[in-house]
Amino acid sequence: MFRITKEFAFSASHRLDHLAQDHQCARLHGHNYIVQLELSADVNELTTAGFVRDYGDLSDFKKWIDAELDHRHLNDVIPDCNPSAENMAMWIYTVWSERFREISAVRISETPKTWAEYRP
Ligand SMILES: Nc1nc2c(c(=O)[nH]1)N=C([C@H](O)[C@H](O)COP(=O)(O)OP(=O)(O)OP(=O)(O)O)CN2
Ligand SMILES: [Zn+2]
Repeated sequence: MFRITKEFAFSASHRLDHLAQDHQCARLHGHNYIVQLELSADVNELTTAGFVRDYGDLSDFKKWIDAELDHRHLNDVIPDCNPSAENMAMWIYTVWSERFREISAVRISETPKTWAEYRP
């Protein structure tokens, strides 16, 4: 089994619901997010070039991040969803695994110390 990852970045604001009123994340704030897409394939599924998938094929994902998420307010962007890192990772997986069937996990970092991963 091979696993490859490519990393993307965007900046956005959010506010988390369903937290105690005095929780810092219940207030409007922002992060410099990092998104990692992980793609997997078996040995016999590699392309003739030896790729799980050409990293360059993910340029449309970068365009989507720039157009849909960068410098946006995530509570307005993701329908009916509290934009925690966990929920965002699952949402991105759901939207993009239809396009790239090799996607096996999505990881989101909100701060230099935190990572959330969705891996169905
Ligand atoms: N499991 C989760 N916990 C938290 C999330 C989340 O998405 N999933 N989100 C937040 C906040 O949005 C934000 O990420 C703050 O995180 P936190 O690490 O608590 O913030 P700090 O950088 O201020 O933490 P330090 O203690 O200063 O390192 C909160 N929790
Ligand atoms: Zn936050």
